[in-house]
Order: sequence, then structure tokens, then C-alpha cells
Amino acid sequence: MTGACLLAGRAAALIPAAGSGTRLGRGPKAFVEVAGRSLLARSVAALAPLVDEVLVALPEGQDLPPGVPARAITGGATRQESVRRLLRATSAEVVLVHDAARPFLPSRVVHALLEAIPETGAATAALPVADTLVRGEAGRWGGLVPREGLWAVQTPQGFRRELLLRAHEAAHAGGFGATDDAGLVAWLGGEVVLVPGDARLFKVTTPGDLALAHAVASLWDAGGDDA
Ligand SMILES: Nc1ccn([C@@H]2O[C@H](COP(=O)(O)OP(=O)(O)OP(=O)(O)O)[C@@H](O)[C@H]2O)c(=O)n1
Ligand SMILES: C[C@](O)(CO)[C@H](O)COP(=O)(O)O
Repeated sequence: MTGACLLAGRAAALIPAAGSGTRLGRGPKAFVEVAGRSLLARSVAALAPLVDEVLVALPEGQDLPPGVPARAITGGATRQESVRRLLRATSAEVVLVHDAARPFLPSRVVHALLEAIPETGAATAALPVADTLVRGEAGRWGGLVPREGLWAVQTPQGFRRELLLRAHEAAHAGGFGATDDAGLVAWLGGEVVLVPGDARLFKVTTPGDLALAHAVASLWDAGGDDA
């Protein structure tokens, strides 16, 4: 039995991992290791026990590393296209889309998403913004952006597959791009539930994030979700 038992139908985790990792500068990012395990292996391991299948989009010509319990397809030129291909490769009723680049995923967040999806068909992990926000203009302070009501969006994001696929196909046909999947559902007019995320769910994007990931891994690997 999986976490998907809260919902009718099968659940799949869809992991876009086909990026080139330009900002990190260490080659395809999903294969970069933190304390002996790749970002991809860590993300798959967090989701595999909670869903019925795991699908991963990889860069062209790459294979899954041994021992990663998932099915691989070739990703696209953008994250959005990689997710569209993943959606077309599964028939699961519920999908959880999660960046390979977010290796520390507490199971609490997955359970909260699976509970929230039935409300509107779409939910995402997110955290209220805690810093002061300002618009930059040519390297100068261009004006405050009131942070009240602003959330920083993370993954996983959970959907009824039919809804997300409809949003992706409409965006593809209309040439619309969004930086995440919930944004496509909102663009289609759907309601997206915000579920409390977790500070440890940060995305490994830059060398500084990778250093932070090494520090988190030493606690995470000793204590798991409770680290
Ligand atoms: N064509 C792409 C681009 C990105 N991704 C995935 O989407 C997630 C978030 O993307 P990001 O952090 O931007 O990764 P990269 O695109 O690899 O990073 P960069 O923009 O620095 O090259 C990552 O797990 C990445 O592998 C993907 O599947 N297909
Ligand atoms: C999907 C995402 O991680 C949500 O915050 C983010 O939008 C991905 O952005 P990227 O520029 O593709 O890393």
C-alpha cells in the first residue's frame, strides 16, 4: 500500500533530471554526488516507497545509475518539455512532479500533498517568504516589493494527471512557458493548494547550494526526515 491510498487510483512520481547543471558547473546535475549518493538517487529513494511507480527524465544518451528503482525516458530541451514527456509516459491518475535537484524530501511533505490533491486537483509545496524583497534596477535598490502573502514555490507538486497533462498540452500548443507545473495549471484557470514545504527542500542550483547540501547530508543520512 502506498501514500496514494488516500486517493482513488495509482500514483506516479515524475522526476525531471535532464538538465545540464550550467549554474553548478559540474556536468549533468542529477548525477552529482553528495556524501556518496547522487542527487537523483536521493530524490528517487525519498519517493519510491510512497508511490506505485517512479519515472525519470534523463539527458539524451544517459542511463539510470545502477540500483535506482525507476523507469527512464529521454527528457526535452526545457524542464517543461521534460515534464510533458514524463506525463505522456504514465497512465497513473495522480502524479507528483519533483526536481531531482531537491535531494532532501521529508515524507511529511509528500503525505500532505497527497491529502491536498483531491481538493482542487493541484497542490504544491511552498514556504512563506521570510526575507525583505526588493526590485533591483541596474545594481541599485529599485523599490520594495511587499512580501506579505508571498510564498517561495518548491517541489514536489501534486496533480491529477489529466489536469496537468491538459495544462501542458495547452501551453505547448500556445507557446506558453512557466518555470513550474503548478504555474501551468494556474494559467489554465485551475486552483492550486499551497502545502507547507521545508527549508531542507532547497534546490541545488549553485556551488554554494552544493556546499550546503553536503552539510545537510551529514545530518540527514544520520537521522532521515527527523534530521
Ligand atoms: N531540459 C531540462 C532542464 C531541467 N530539467 C530538470 O529540472 C530540474 C530543475 O532544473 P534546474 O535546477 O534549473 O536544473 P538545470 O537545468 O540542470 O540547471 P541550469 O539551469 O543551471 O543548467 C532539475 O532536476 C533538472 O534536471 C529537466 O528535466 N530538463
Ligand atoms: C520548479 C521549481 O523548482 C519551483 O521552484 C523552479 O521553478 C525550477 O526553476 P529552474 O530555473 O528550472 O531551476
